[in-house]
Amino acid sequence: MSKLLEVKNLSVDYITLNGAVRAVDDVSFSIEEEQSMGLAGESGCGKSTIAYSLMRLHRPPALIADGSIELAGRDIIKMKEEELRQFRWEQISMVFQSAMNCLNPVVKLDRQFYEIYKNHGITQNRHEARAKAEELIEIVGIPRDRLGDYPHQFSGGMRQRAVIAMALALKPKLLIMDEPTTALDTVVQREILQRVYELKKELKFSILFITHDLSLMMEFCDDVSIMYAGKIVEQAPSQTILNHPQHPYSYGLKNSFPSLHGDIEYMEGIPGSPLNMSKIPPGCRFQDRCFRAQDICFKEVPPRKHMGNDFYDCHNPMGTLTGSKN
Ligand SMILES: Nc1ncnc2c1ncn2[C@@H]1O[C@H](COP(=O)(O)OP(=O)(O)OP(=O)(O)O)[C@@H](O)[C@H]1O
Repeated sequence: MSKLLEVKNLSVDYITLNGAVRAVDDVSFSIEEEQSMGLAGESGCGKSTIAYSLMRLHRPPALIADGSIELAGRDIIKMKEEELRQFRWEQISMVFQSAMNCLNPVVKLDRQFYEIYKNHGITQNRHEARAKAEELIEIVGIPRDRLGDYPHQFSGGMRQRAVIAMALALKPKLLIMDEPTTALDTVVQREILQRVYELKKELKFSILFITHDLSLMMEFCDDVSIMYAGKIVEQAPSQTILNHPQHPYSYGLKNSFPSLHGDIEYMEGIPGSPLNMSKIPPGCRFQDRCFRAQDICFKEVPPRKHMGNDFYDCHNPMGTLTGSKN
């Protein structure tokens, strides 16, 4: 398999009245063709900022300060707006947080699909567009005969399925899902994600799945990147993060969620609150909340330790202490 997405040294600032706040700081990662990667971390760590930057949908006060984002060998940051309009949705598409509110409530679903196909030069023929849309909505679990309905006639789960079908309408190579199912109950959440992953196999696209729910992520993703305060602090296959996380933050995050088998006795949570991004201390960003912090953690930025494609940034990693709660 070859690399589909390669993000190198991406930094994104928010320009505020008090100066620039670096919300994403020198982040690098890649996603292979047909692979799914999860991006996890507490609220405010920069996950959505990365997602919007990948689509180049970030708006002021956000500013990409540095780095490159290559999808299928083309740098998204350098693209002209017109080129980008084609590229977006055809090559890379996104299901946003609370996406089900993105549907136009007063336009029937078939019309919304028709606009997508028309605007991207796929077809101007309404029958052809309808046939394509029928096939897609059926794949995500909406009966064909609901295509003529208005979105307000759908349940939350159906609206979310419709939005996912739209994101896949132009057969993109990469689907970004930013907390795609958070507003739905757990059973519907899993059902929809299972469908998306079946589709991924059928249509052969890659997924970047963003959530703060690590147990859901580990169930669905091949690899996981853990973000803390604008940085990726650990990256490894899901099973490694589940059984042997090295960064104490990954360990804490993992133990903040019930296990896949619903065993809640080891749930611990992480003390303290996320870092104020305008007050980054010297040394490790996780120092104040870390139960393994040593003197050096307050003085020196932790070096990156690589193990093949995996890495973590920590002075005093978990080593073999972690065990598995599963
Ligand atoms: N418009 C803005 N102006 C200034 N700072 C912002 C703005 N939007 C986001 N930020 C800051 O950027 C940082 C990253 O935010 P982002 O929304 O990317 O995090 P997130 O991990 O996606 O959080 P969540 O899970 O809550 O969506 C946060 O510290 C946030 O306060």
